[in-house]
Amino acid sequence: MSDLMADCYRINPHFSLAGIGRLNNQQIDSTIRKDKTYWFDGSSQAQKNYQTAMEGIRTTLNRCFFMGLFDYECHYAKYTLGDFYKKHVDAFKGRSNRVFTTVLYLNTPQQGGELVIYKPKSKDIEITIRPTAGTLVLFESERFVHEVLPAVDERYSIAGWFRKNTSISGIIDPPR
Ligand SMILES: O=C(O)CCC(=O)C(=O)O
Ligand SMILES: [Fe+2]
Repeated sequence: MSDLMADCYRINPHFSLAGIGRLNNQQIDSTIRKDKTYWFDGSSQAQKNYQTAMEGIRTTLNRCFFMGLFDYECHYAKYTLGDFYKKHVDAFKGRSNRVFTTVLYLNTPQQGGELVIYKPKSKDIEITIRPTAGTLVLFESERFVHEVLPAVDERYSIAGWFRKNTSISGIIDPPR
C-alpha cells in the first residue's frame, strides 16, 4: 500500500480534473465530480505490481465464473476538502463494457469521503463505506448507483474496471 501511496505523491503535480464520458466525449463537469485522477501508465513498479494483482483476479473470475473479462483499466483518484462524486453508475451511455468496479483505498481519512452504494432500482442505501487504507471494494458497475460524499481530509484511492469486449467489426473498444 505504502508504495502506491508514495507513487501518488511522486505524480501529485500531474493529477488532473476527471472527465465524464469516453475519449472525444470527455467533458469536465465539476457539478458531478471534483476529484483529480491519473490513469495508470505503468511508470512505476508499484503500478505494475497492482496491475499484476488485478490480472490475477481477472483470470480467476474468468476461470471460475466464465466472465469473459478481457481487460482492466484503472486510475489513481485524489479527493481534497469538499471534493465529491455525485450519484452515478460506472458505465458510459451507448457502450457499457464495464462489468466490475474496484476501489482500493490507499489512506484512511479521519473524516468525510464515504462511498455510499444504493440498492438496485431503489433510493435506499445498501452500504456506506468509510475509506480505510487497504480496503478493496468490488461491485457490479452497472447495477449499483453510488456516490462519494464530500471529502474533508485528503483521500487517495485507485478506481478500476474489469471490462468485457464490446468490439464491433474488429474495432477494439478503446479504454476510458
Ligand atoms: O472512490 C470511491 O469510493 C468511488 C469512486 C467512483 O465511484 C468512481 O471513480 O467511479
Ligand atoms: Fe463510480
